[in-house]
Amino acid sequence: MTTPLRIALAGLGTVGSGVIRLINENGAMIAQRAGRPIEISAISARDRARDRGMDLSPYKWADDMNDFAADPGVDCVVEMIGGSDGPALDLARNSLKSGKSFVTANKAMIAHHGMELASLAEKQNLALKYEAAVAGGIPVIKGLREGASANRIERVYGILNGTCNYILTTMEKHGSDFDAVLKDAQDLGYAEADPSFDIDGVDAAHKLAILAALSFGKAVDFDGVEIAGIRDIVAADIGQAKALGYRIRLLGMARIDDGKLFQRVNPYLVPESHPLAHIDGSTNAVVAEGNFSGRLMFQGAGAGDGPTASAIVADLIDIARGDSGTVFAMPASKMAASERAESGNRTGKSYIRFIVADKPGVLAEITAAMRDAEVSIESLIQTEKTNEGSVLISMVTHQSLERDVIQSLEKLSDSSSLQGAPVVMHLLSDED
Ligand SMILES: NC(=O)C1=CN([C@@H]2O[C@H](COP(=O)(O)OP(=O)(O)OC[C@H]3O[C@@H](n4cnc5c(N)ncnc54)[C@H](O)[C@@H]3O)[C@@H](O)[C@H]2O)C=CC1
Ligand SMILES: N[C@@H](CC=O)C(=O)O
Ligand code: NA
Repeated sequence: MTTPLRIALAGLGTVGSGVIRLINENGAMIAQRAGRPIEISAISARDRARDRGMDLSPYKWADDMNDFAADPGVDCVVEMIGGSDGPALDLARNSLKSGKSFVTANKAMIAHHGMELASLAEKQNLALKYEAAVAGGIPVIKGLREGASANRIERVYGILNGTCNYILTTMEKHGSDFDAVLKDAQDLGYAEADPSFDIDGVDAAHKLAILAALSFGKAVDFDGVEIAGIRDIVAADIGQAKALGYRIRLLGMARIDDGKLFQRVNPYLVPESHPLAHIDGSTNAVVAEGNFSGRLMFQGAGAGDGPTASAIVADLIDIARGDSGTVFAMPASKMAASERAESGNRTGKSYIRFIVADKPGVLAEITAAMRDAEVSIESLIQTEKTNEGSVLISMVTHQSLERDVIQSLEKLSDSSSLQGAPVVMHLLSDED
């Protein structure tokens, strides 16, 4: 009789419930593939009484999930609570210190504490796995940690947040209102408990920092990610981008620039000819460029119960098969901190959109600020009246230093003509 891998589940929301459903439905096949069964031995969540639409009576309930760490009947703890610190981090530390392997869907925790937890796991040759944390069901952690591990990765980028992609593409296709689509994304289980993490780009930044560490062998550096989200994007921006032959996508972008680490999350104008322009809904896509593999693109469902559960249970199968040890693509002790590259030194075209008071001279004021900062305008796409009687002005710059674009906007920061901060998006090119 083979010994099962005995797991304890912390968190029974979208992801936790999905894991139970998957193990119940595919358990027999998984046992064959893993060489032994995966057995749920204990569960815990905040609210025991909540109806989760499934029978939880076969599983031992723990009011305090930290009991898992000391439970001799548990081999591996699975964390599906969320939050970079607090109970999730305590559980991770306690479990690893108690010799349990650990699986998590928590990108915030890995982005902030991944190096500490990886060292803790590696010192004891325990597994710490987080496939669900990046791009949901897409096996991108496995792809980079194992499949592409012979390559020097030149850059890694992609669509890393299902909620934002769902919002942008629904607005694009149906002209829907931002807040209504966000509500749909929440109802569908895509959004984080605090959806500002999604729409302000923080969730994508968590994932990007993890991908960069895996790809470049540098310590995870979440604080080094420049972050902008999609909160200020309006339907007119999507329309203007379309008129230019682009689609707006929130991208995470990481690369090594002259030996320094560049990491950015920002809405980009993606050319319609680029595969990322055709990634719709909550789908995620990650592109990694290896020096021998060439361009690899991983695509699939980035959020939701089924895809995320699929990633968690794949990690459990690996653990049942005996995979442990290196958490990223090289031992954590060898992953040095990287210097950060300055985005101001980068060159490219930018889309800039202003909302201004409808009065004479405003356009001249904007173009003068850009001229003074040596940013030349390739096209002034359109000016149109908003419902509030203001005017929306959008333009695309010629190739410019990003520092100069920022300087031009700083020159306008005290202008009484501007209503709100301008929106800046980069046009994606091969040089990004
Ligand atoms: N929903 C999705 O599509 C994806 C979610 N994730 C990650 O998975 C994790 C869980 O996400 P969801 O299942 O969507 O969240 P959820 O909000 O649906 O479920 C969270 C669960 O954790 C429990 N919980 C929260 N705080 C707790 C505490 N202090 N003590 C005990 N239990 C607590 C709640 O009772 C609930 O059962 C998060 O880290 C999230 O970022 C990762 C990939 C995709
Ligand atoms: N909130 C996240 C869920 C998966 O990580 C997203 O929308 O992508
Ligand atoms: Na994944």
